[in-house]
Amino acid sequence: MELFKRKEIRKVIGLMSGTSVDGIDAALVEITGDSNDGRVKLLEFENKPFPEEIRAGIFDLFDTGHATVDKIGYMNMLLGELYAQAAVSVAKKAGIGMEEIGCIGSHGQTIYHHPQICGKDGWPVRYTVQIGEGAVIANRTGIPCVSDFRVADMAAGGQGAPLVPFTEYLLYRSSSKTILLQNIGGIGNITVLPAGCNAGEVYAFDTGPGNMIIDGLMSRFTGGKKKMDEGGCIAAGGSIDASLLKELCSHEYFDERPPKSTGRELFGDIYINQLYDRIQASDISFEDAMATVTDFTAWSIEASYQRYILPHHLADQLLIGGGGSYNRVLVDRIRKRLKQYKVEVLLQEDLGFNSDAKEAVAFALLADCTMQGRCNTISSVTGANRPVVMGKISL
Ligand SMILES: Nc1ncnc2c1ncn2[C@@H]1O[C@H](COP(=O)(O)OP(=O)(O)OP(=O)(O)O)[C@@H](O)[C@H]1O
Ligand SMILES: CC(=O)N[C@H]1[C@@H]2OC[C@@H](O2)[C@@H](O)[C@@H]1O[C@H](C)C(=O)O
Repeated sequence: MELFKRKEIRKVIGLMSGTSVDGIDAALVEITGDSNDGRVKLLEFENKPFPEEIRAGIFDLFDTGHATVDKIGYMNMLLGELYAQAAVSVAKKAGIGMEEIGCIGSHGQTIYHHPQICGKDGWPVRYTVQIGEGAVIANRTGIPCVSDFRVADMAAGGQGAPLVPFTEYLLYRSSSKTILLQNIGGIGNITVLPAGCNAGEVYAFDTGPGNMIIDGLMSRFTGGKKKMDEGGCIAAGGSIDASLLKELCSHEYFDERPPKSTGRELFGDIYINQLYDRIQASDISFEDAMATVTDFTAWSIEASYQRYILPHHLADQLLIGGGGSYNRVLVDRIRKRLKQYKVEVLLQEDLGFNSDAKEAVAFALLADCTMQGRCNTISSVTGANRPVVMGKISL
């Protein structure tokens, strides 16, 4: 099925705002030839931080007690406006007119993700909610917009996440090396590209919290003044509290086998508030707490490798992307923990890629597939019963 006639060279904009709610990433890419052969060039990238009141409004929607229908409806349209502005702005920065853009792929903002089958009222369903209205983006920019990707995979029995591995398979696979791609955003997720793999051999899953707990504790300890541990500076001044670390590592999510995905529902405010109370009650210092939760993220990556990957594949390289790659202490802890397995740890930048742009580039590529009516999922990754064409097109 071909929905739109494919031009040989297409300029596409990808938009992403992730679980850390730091802002909107916009990537303008040029795709040449078949979207399945991976010729993608990043022309421009821009990050637009969310205005503080909008960030707070999004956080409000993570709390199911506060997320009323009127607030969700309002934020859906408002985010559509902000995404449209981000698309226009990245094209302007690149010096490219909107009329040259073939389509926009917009992930939207996840406000709820429930990948497990839930049997409420006897109906076995999974559900996931991404907002940021595609119709608004298409209307303001005059460009077709593909949005709301995840539900199509869920409709086919999948987790609706992670979706980026499809594009990682296209862009990073190697005939001689087994490569692991570790994204450290709010949540951490890993993709395994075995040497010489075909698409059906790729697997991926969420490793657990990425920066979510680091950011959450920073915010609690500083009364909201600091939203992240920049460069890992606070963690660098502390020591790991072994007993707290052991408790954190006992969370049942880490015992679940892939395919699996997670989000703020497990590691969001409720979790962070309980953890903060526990830290305060046991007199663990700010610095030691930060060192411990930073190592916890590194541990979750090591445990994911040791439990679910190593039995099947010996990895040659782990490539780290996402905002967590700027936390030097975190990267250092991951390097130390993976040394025993002889896995080379590199950053996206070491290979000439942009750590921040990766997910936005992925949604440009996914949208390009949608516009051609091509399947853009790997069902072995999400656990779906078949690959599907994800995304809804607003013309
Ligand atoms: N200079 C820095 N030092 C330390 N941490 C940083 C730095 N820059 C970004 N980060 C961390 O990265 C986070 C943002 O990462 P990213 O944009 O990859 O997440 P996301 O895309 O929102 O999340 P996800 O991939 O889970 O959807 C910030 O919230 C912060 O914790
Ligand atoms: C439901 C949801 O938004 N999940 C995100 C989140 O952030 C990281 C991880 O958890 C991953 O599963 C996913 O995002 C990326 C873009 C993905 O689907 O590959």
